[in-house]
Amino acid sequence: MPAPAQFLKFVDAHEEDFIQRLAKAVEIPSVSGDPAHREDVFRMASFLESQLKSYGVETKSVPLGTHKLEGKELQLPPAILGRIGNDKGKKTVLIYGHFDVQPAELSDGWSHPPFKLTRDDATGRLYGRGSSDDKGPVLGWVNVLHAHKALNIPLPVNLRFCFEGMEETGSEGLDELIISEAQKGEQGWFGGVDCVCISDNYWLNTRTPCLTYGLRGITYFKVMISGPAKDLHSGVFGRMVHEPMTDLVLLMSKLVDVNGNILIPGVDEMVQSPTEEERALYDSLDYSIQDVEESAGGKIALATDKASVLMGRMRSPSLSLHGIEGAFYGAGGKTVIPAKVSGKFSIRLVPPQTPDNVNPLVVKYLNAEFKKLNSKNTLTIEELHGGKPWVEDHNHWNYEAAKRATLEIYKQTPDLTREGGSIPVTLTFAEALRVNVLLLPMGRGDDGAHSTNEKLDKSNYIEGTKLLGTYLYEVAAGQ
Ligand SMILES: C[C@H](N)C(=O)N[C@@H](Cc1c[nH]cn1)C(=O)O
Ligand SMILES: [Zn+2]
Ligand SMILES: [Zn+2]
Repeated sequence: MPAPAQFLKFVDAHEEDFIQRLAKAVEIPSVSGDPAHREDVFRMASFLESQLKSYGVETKSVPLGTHKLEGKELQLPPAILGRIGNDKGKKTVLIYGHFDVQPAELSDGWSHPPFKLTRDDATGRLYGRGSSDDKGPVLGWVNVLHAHKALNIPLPVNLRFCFEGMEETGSEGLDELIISEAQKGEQGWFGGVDCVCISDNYWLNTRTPCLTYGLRGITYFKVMISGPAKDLHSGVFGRMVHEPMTDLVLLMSKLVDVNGNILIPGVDEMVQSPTEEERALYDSLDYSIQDVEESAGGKIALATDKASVLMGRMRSPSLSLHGIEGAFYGAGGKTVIPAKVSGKFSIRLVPPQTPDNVNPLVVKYLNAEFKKLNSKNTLTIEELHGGKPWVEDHNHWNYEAAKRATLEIYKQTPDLTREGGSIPVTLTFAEALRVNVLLLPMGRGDDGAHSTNEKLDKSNYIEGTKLLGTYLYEVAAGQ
């Protein structure tokens, strides 16, 4: 059942309103990983809740307790639950999304202030942190509600919402809420849910919409090396003492090689090699080495054939080094020996890997390699956060509905992809509610999520809003 023409027309006619809505959201710097922005994450929760309420959604702001971040005890942002429609004759769809964002500073290399939506009318791009990940898609659902309320047409399905403000920092507290709501059955906020839809990833390229049936998990580590009681003068102490930064760089260099092979014994080995049949699946996707190099902004692909490059992201684990806290990074040439430095790295996980079976291998290896350095400094290992990988059955009516919706809006058959990123609670929804979960992305592969100059193309925002609405009509139409 295609969406009514008046809905599609309304979306086109109200693109300015929808862009203004996105502009308001981008202006709230809801960075979950920075204690200084915690109030902003709360502000963003209130903004979203009021938007939902104004279109007739019954909402509940659920406190999730406290947690420790950067040594500070902080209140976790609330989860925003919502429901609209309770017609037993209709299917019930649960929508998940997140309203927190990754950090962003103009000094990172942004061309425009990251927390101001900047339009480039020549290219149709809407720049700003969170435009694609994940404020644009979340507001896409709000736009669908707005259109139905304004047109006074009933939604084709009952909707339930679960929006969180900690996705970029490990989704703390949300698993427990989902499990406890699921246990309440019909009485809970997720009672009667038939399927889940998440719009929080990206097309593989810039031209072909996709449906996503897998996500990598993640395990995130902070390794701290300390020794001196304070920063030291390298002219005074150089070659007299063990230097924490030297130890850390040596240790981090033992984690991964230049070709992306993970050097921690047992980690890569946990994953089965692909069959020829599986390789062919990756070969059939609309992708090229040029796509990865264009979206990365450099000719740096690890392989020359597209199947290998795609498998690197979709069905292999990867280890990335993210940063060193405590190191000197300012302008000029400060001759300092930093007293305490912390290296941050994460491993993206694929089945059968989980933080539980990978973390002991990482800790054992780090300790053994540090011992080999014979340093008198001290190593401390912290596991910051983690999430399991997820793979879904894409031969399901939920995916069929999304496929028909994509054909209607984009006149294209969507690619079927596995995403290299992680959304920790996806598997929790699948296991706790025992229903099919679909990832239906709005943005393109070159949106630059987590990067500088993150953007969402206006056409993806507007056609994406139509896609989300049309998907609901196709779910209602059934198999
Ligand atoms: C795919 C999703 N939009 C996303 O960006 N997820 C993050 C989740 C995360 C985990 N640790 C920190 N953030 C990601 O994959 O990095
Ligand atoms: Zn996201
Ligand atoms: Zn993200």
